[in-house]
Amino acid sequence: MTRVKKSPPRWREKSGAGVLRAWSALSLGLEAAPAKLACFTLLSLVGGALPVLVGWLTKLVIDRLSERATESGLLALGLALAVAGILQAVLPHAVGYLQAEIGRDIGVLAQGRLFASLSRFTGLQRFEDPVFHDRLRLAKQSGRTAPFDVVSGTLGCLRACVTTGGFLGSLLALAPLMAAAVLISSVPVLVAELVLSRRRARLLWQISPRERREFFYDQLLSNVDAAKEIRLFGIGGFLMDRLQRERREANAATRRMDRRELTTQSALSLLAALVSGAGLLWAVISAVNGRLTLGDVAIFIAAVAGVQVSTAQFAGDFARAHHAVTLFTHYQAVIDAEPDLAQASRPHACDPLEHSIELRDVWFRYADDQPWVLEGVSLRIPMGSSAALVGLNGSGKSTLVKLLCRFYDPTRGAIMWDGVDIRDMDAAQLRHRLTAVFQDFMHYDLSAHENIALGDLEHLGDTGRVTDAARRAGAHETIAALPKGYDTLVTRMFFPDNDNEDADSSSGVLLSGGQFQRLALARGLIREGRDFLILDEPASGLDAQSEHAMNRSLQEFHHGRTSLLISHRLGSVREANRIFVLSEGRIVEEGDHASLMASHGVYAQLFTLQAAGYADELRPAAVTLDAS
Ligand SMILES: Nc1ncnc2c1ncn2[C@@H]1O[C@H](COP(=O)(O)OP(=O)(O)OP(=O)(O)O)[C@@H](O)[C@H]1O
Repeated sequence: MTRVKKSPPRWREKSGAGVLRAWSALSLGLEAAPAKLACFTLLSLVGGALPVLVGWLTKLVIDRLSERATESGLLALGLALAVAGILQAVLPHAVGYLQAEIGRDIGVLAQGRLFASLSRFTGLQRFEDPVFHDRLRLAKQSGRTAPFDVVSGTLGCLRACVTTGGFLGSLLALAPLMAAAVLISSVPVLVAELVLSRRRARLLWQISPRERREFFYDQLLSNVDAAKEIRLFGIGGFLMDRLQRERREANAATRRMDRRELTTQSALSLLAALVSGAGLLWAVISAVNGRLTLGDVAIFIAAVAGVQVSTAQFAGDFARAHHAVTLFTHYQAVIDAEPDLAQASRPHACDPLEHSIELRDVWFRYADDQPWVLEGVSLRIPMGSSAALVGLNGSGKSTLVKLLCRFYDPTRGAIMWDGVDIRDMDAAQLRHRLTAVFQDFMHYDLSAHENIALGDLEHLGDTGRVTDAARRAGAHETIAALPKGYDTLVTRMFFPDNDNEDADSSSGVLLSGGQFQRLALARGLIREGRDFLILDEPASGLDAQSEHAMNRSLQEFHHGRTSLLISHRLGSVREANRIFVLSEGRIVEEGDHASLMASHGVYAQLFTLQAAGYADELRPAAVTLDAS
């Protein structure tokens, strides 16, 4: 079976890619709101022509007034001027409304595309990559704004071209030299805006690690889970200093950019003012000499100002579109990124397990520059048997679980499902055959029912199934006693019905750590009929009585199922058909409880140590009992 080789993400710019990206951004806009965009285009072009029309109408009115023309002609001109003025006043509001509408439509489409593309990353590696996080943050931002900025920037340029063209024509007729001077003075504006926009986009990318760290401290300082330690250890000030340091550093970088913009733009505005001042002087002298009429002077002044304003607008819009296209790189990069796990070109079906799951000489490290976590692990779990994995902290147990769920692929070696390498299977199909409870389980800010049913969405409304899973996990009594039973929100983060201000906020409750762990277990157990059950420390937060009850319930549930249990509490693994002892990434012992105890190895030492801890406490009690 051939596999498509996974390649590193393409973060670098390719030459000519800008035009393609601009087109992608434009097509996203066209797809999201074609009719609104058509209206927006029309209104933008009318908006571009209006200043020229108003300029000419003003000139005609002034000329007629100075010629003392008939009242009816003047009235028509005045009326036209009034209509153009009204349009000029109203258009920006209509354009603004359309702009917001188009922005909203593009936002929804871009967000959907972005998150759909994230689901192509079936593993976890991308989410642990800081560069990817920066890219994703900018992709979310640019996906929402860039397509519209490209569209509106392009239309802005078009509108500015219409205005500039109209006024330049007027200037050419009156003073060709002045037209050339105004045009030439606008070239540096355009170049400067382009350079600045490129720098602005680069700056955003450069400060993104700082902003990510700032976000981290920000979340930490406002997170209820962190609040206990922050208050107890008095580290709020320390964290706030770090938060502010990141902000100050980011601000320093943006300030440098702002200053550069300030000096460049001020110098260019000065140049524009000098050109228009010289033009004004020439126009006044020409009017005094009788070479220009009063109307000519009026249209001249309007034309010089109009050309300068619209070329500056052109430069600004062009820079905005250019900046948006540059930022859109991040959106496009996330959308186009290769899947993080190798994908078989013709995946092998993941059939129900018939024989065994097997790790063959599996080596794994999280990245090339990281140490090995697993160093040649080989183990076999026959179908229908219960296996257990024990080992010290950091020996690689949870890593092995993540490999079994195919969140990562082994660096070397293979994991076989009935003799088929799981890399040759579709990851989603494989996961459909598994169920798992992770050591770092999730707690969803939803109802108790949903917290369990999320384990098997096909049965979201199946109350009986949810209750059964809760019973097996020992969570039923707790949930049933909640104010609204299974419908109780197990969070204080959201009010019921979200936006309903009158909702009774007291109906959301928080559970204890152990109770949340039972919900997580129920979420894993609701996935009935799966071929392989993985439990990574499912009882770490339970009291002794609950753990005992859960062990018994799980033993019943395990019976005849293929399962892997990881636990530091060796009392709960002793019933497993086969126990594997993992030490520093290697399986150092395996066998059932009795044989491992008889071999007096690592397992026996650990078990004896744990048992002795309890026995020491029990002995005096036993003596006391005997004595009585
Ligand atoms: N996402 C990760 N990126 C890099 N290193 C990791 C990652 N997750 C775990 N590690 C490293 O892998 C090693 C094994 O971790 P793992 O969580 O598999 O151990 P464990 O046996 O489950 O430990 P514990 O008993 O404490 O749960 C550790 O040294 C840890 O630092």
